[in-house]
Amino acid sequence: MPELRSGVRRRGRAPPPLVVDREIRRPRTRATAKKASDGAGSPVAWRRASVGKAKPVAKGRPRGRPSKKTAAVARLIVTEDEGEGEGKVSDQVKEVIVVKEVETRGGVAAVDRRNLELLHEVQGKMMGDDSGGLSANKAAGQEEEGNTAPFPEKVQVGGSPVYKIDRRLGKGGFGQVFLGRRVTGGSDRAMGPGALEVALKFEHRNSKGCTYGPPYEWQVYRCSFTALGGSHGVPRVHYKGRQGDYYVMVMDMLGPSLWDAWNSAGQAMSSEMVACIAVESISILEKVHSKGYVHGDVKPENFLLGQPSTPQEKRLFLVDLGLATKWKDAASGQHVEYDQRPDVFRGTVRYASVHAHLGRTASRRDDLESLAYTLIFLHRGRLPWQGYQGENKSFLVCKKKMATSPELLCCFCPPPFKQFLETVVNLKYDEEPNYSKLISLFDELIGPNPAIRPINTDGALKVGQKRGRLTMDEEDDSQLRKKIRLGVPATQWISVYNARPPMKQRYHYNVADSRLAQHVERGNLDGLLISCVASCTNLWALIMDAGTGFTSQVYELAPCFLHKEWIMEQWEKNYYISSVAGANNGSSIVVMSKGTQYTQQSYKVSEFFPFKWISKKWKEGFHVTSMATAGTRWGVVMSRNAGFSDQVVELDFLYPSEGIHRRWDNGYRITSMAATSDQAALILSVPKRKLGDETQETLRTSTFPSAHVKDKWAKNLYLASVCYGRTVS
Ligand SMILES: Nc1ncnc2c1ncn2[C@@H]1O[C@H](COP(=O)(O)OP(=O)(O)OP(=O)(O)O)[C@@H](O)[C@H]1O
Repeated sequence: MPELRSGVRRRGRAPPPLVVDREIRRPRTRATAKKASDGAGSPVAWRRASVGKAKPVAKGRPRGRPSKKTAAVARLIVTEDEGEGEGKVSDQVKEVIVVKEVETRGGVAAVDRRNLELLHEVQGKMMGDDSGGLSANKAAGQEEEGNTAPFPEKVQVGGSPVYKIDRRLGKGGFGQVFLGRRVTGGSDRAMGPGALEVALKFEHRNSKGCTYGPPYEWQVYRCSFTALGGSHGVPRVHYKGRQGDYYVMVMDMLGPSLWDAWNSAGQAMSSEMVACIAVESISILEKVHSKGYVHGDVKPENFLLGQPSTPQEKRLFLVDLGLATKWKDAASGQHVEYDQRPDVFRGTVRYASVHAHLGRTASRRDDLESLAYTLIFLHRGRLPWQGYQGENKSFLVCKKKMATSPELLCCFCPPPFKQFLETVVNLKYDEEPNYSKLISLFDELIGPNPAIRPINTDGALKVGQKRGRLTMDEEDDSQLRKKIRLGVPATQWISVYNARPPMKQRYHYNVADSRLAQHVERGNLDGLLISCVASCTNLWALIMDAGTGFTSQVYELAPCFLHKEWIMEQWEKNYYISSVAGANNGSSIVVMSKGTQYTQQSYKVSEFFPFKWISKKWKEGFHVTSMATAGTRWGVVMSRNAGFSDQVVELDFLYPSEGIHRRWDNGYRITSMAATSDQAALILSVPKRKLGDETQETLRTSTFPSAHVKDKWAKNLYLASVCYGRTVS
């Protein structure tokens, strides 16, 4: 059974089409060098920045390996370029962790292959947000519409009565739902297997959801809901089967969706109505979650009321389990393993959780975050991220979601909305939501008499009976809990320290272009080579070590990001890129070294974090070995034979604290990082050779962490990587 999200390198799946912006691959031979430079995608798209100021400070001067004698010199040598005045502000120390033990990786997501494929199909298909919030998977259905066979006039599947197809009730990405009128057999009840009217959900056998047979949604119903005789808030499926070209599911006929009701109510619902929806929908989600599933596409269109003029008319139902995924492994009972694949998006852009935007494995918190946006939308009538269009819409919407504080988002809503939002966005990946407490937040907004509430809250009342059991301890715990997402966005230095045997290390920061060469030369004379470069406000930071293992090194400061011709020249001389940095003004430093273990190298410059390219390269045996940003652009270098057995990405609009901790627990260590003013990306890898001391620590500081570095040195922790950009304080 394939893994849904465990591990990192996805094998056995064709990568999505890649538009290569700029990719240069280290040619194996001189003959192939020409070919590579002429190859599709690289030189054509590659725009060289103005070279008017091209003034390589030092170039092509290989350095020898530092002598043992020099390396033995005390390592506390610090030079600070024009930085002394600025280093005084008290730095905020964050994220210190010492990891000594490596745990083996835990449970694996047990997900059906069709589910996996389905998720892959929908990835990256983000739809027009002003459409009312279409699911990512709707794109597929709309493309396919022209190919579908005509619908039959009558349906009889899986021993059902015969139904005559009437008007269309709705249409989604995979399916179309019709009213079916019973023409034979059955009873006269409004709902149930013999009902006169049913909803018939059709999916064409060639639709993307049916690649491996019946729709995946059937399995979710079969496994969790129908088998248990239906579930609170989820419509019953009475029959299913294939007729002609269609898979048909016979379900209880329901009424209008919350989207319809919101439109009928003048595109804004009263706080009492939304509070009733809140308590009932939280209890429905609790039920869905209790079956081990995350719904994955919570939005107004997927909540349906019962049929008008029936006893069900004020009841709420959640439909469309086509994007449901398991949060709990059925066999082991464990939470599925955490992962992040920034190129995978599922759900509906408008209501998706930030974690879903960032491609993190879905868990219970994501449904609740989508529900928070749904409730605020129903009450306010609009969400601040509506209206974005274009290819990078999901990026912009996610950025806006992160930038909109709960205060601002809920400024026109009663206080429970903000409390609900704050609670759910701060849930940890595998944390069990306190559904009773979430429901109780809305108590004050709903009328005391359940009989006259606009929405039937029976289900929530049942959950509410448990509310009395909330103890003070529980309340206190939740207040003391560390917040996952909230925090003030900040632009900071992120520095990473690794445990190493004693060695000489030196750092410089606030280095102007004109002073770079003298620092490098002095370092070289002292037996040091560059291990890391970074940039902040167009000034450079430089880390030089006696323990790089490189035998010689060249570097170039160029006015462009990155200087392809020079890199190609050095590749020809068997140098490999060992570190890169880019400045906001577009200039860059590329450091290339001999003595690395790399056998082939490739790099890409891209306007967005190039996860698709990275995952394609992973499949070819490359791993990310250095990264940089210049303004909003990313430069990623990948090498073959990098000494890693596995690699993952953590990408966030704030700082991926939770992800880093989870990866650390699973044996990954940060090996590269870079940040723009919007996003920080960290690459974490599992080394092939087990490290003697696996301690790794990170700091986030408002100024260059000069004092901290010295503290770390005293503990034999050395700067391994440093960058400046988006974090959270
Ligand atoms: N049981 C039902 N009774 C009445 N109408 C229904 C029922 N189930 C679905 N519908 C209508 O059909 C629409 C599409 O259904 P559904 O969301 O299940 O399809 P889908 O193809 O899976 O959609 P999506 O693209 O959101 O994944 C719903 O929004 C709703 O309007």
